[in-house]
Amino acid sequence: MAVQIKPLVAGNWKMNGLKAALGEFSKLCEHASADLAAATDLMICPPATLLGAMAASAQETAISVGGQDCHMAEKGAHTGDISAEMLADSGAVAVIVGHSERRADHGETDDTVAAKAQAAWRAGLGAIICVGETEAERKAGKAIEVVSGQLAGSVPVGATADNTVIAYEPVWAIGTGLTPTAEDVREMHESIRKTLAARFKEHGEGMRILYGGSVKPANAAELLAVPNVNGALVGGASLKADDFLGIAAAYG
Ligand SMILES: O=C[C@H](O)COP(=O)(O)O
Repeated sequence: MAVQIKPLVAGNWKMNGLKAALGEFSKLCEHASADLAAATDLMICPPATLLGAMAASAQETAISVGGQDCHMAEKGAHTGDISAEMLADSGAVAVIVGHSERRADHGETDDTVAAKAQAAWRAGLGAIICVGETEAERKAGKAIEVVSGQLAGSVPVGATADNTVIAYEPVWAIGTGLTPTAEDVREMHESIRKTLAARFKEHGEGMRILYGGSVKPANAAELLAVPNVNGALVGGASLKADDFLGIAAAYG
């Protein structure tokens, strides 16, 4: 029998949002119905500057908040960095690690990402571990090989269905309006599931695998209906409450 997995629709605000954006977030909290929350978990990962305020305003609502990155150390001389413990202290329940923008902009390797995932667990946070191929890698027919390698290197021993979410984000689909075909998504998510199940057994069977990359209300139903797609990691469309809820409505 197939494992029942509650989906997660998570919004990554990236480096967007001043205090004025708290109004849009409150609107989201207000409109996220109990029915929707029963069908899918809902999370927003804002810039760290808004995390505490958003966590406070999300209390008693269906929305949880997460961080976008963390340092692997608990504390210390790391100017400008934020530890997983600090995110937890601000009200986060999870943190994204290994987003392709971190891998590209900050030279993060699979080892770095794995250490950050372990830091997330140490602080009691879930780790949303991102993987995904570039356009050149897909064109070279290497997408599955690349993603399998990232999974092997970025997902540490100890990953469970409760402490880890995998987000598959083809780099070429992020912020471009381009998406893979449903068949390409199906093939990749099936490969990720098999890899996770082989390594983590029942935890791999139950781990959520999100799709990310140009998810919008208009394409959410098709993408989220693909087998082994257990939710979405949404960038641009998560900045507007109506769009984010429109995507989550694929499960409502
Ligand atoms: O983390 C989210 C992704 O990078 C997707 O961004 P996007 O929905 O703007 O394409």
